[in-house]
Amino acid sequence: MRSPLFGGRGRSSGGIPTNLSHSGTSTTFSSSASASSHKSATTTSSSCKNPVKSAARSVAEALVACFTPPEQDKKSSTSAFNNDSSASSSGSRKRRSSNLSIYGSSNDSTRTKEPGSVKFTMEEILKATRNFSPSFKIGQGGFGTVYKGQLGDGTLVAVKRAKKIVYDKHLGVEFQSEVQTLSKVEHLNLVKFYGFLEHDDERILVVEYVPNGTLREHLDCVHGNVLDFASRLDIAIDVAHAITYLHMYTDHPVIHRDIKSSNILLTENSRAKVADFGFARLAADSESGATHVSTQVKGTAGYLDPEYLKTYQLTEKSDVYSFGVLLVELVTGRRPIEPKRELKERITARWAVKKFTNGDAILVLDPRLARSPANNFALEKILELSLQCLAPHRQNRPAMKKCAEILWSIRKDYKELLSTSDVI
Ligand SMILES: Nc1ncnc2c1ncn2[C@@H]1O[C@H](COP(=O)(O)OP(=O)(O)OP(=O)(O)O)[C@@H](O)[C@H]1O
Repeated sequence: MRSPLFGGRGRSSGGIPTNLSHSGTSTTFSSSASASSHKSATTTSSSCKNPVKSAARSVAEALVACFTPPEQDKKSSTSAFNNDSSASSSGSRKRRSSNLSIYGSSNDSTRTKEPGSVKFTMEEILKATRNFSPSFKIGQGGFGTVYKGQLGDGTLVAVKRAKKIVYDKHLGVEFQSEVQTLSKVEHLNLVKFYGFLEHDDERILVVEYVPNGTLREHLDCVHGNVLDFASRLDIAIDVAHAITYLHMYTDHPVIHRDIKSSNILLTENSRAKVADFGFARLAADSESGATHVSTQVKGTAGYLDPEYLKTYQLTEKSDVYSFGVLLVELVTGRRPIEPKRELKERITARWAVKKFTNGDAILVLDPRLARSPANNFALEKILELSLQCLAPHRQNRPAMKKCAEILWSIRKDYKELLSTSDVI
């Protein structure tokens, strides 16, 4: 069903570049270069039904079950594991801050430096991660290794330990950037910052642990179940809210610079939290007259704003572009670049927008999702919005706040359609 409000047919597919690779040393390729070809599902069932992945999931679940730090107080460990991170957030943060003040009173290096920014001691970090035990390792990224940990007060955290090479090459500035940025933001849909450690060669960030994996993992069905359309819409809204918050942060707007599905972490209730401010930079202060920040190109191939690539001028609209790529990813389930597909389908956003403008949006819907009136409606509306976000010139892209409003309205209409339809 095509919405009468839609009017997308016959539009130009815009300036989505056919070659999004970038040879700059600072561009990361994590999503694309490692992308295996997307495996189309032939079922609309809510289960991924992939025996290999189911086995992997069982192993992962067994590992998680073994993961509770053995020497912690059982009660606090259990409640921490069972709590949804969003539910426990503010109370736990307050407790954490007050505990840190207590720790800080005994040692200058642990004293709270400024609101929201807390220094940890190496002792605390080692205790939380059991000396960086390999069994506590939960991930590896461009920044370094990520460990799950538990603080003295029971708070579960992700401990991000910078690679030495990262520190040598970039991290002097990068680390300060991440710390400064993280310490100033607090939003339900942003991963919370608990503190940091700078000690000799070590650069460590301690952030909120978000228990349910990345959005990319969910789109790949790594966790077993297919993410339904309603959840994808909720996630898009959560992310739009998080970025709106960053962009509209009154004193110093923040540009995330690396919005992508592997930087979106999900809570147990499938609510999204945007992570990884390693590349974030404070945006230009509009009062100073500057309109952009001119800087080294950073980001992830497939999500990069072509205008930023051309001019090196970074604005909030670069995040809007990446968000447009993310929207396409959410509705198609595909990665932004799929090198193993035939040429015209390799750049997912380009392929999806072309199908949409030709009136064939339905052909790009993630085959794991049902073709219902509500899903078809929301698919078209989301593709229409992503087309705007992907406009080649930034002045033609909507502000992130506008994106959030449009998505709210899509969700409202989607729910109304759902209530008049049996098929989800
Ligand atoms: N706060 C967190 N809570 C739970 N898991 C996390 C958290 N932060 C990171 N992880 C896990 O660690 C992995 C690596 O995260 P990291 O942010 O270092 O790199 P990345 O975003 O995957 O890659 P890149 O460096 O290219 O951005 C994530 O994919 C995720 O599985």
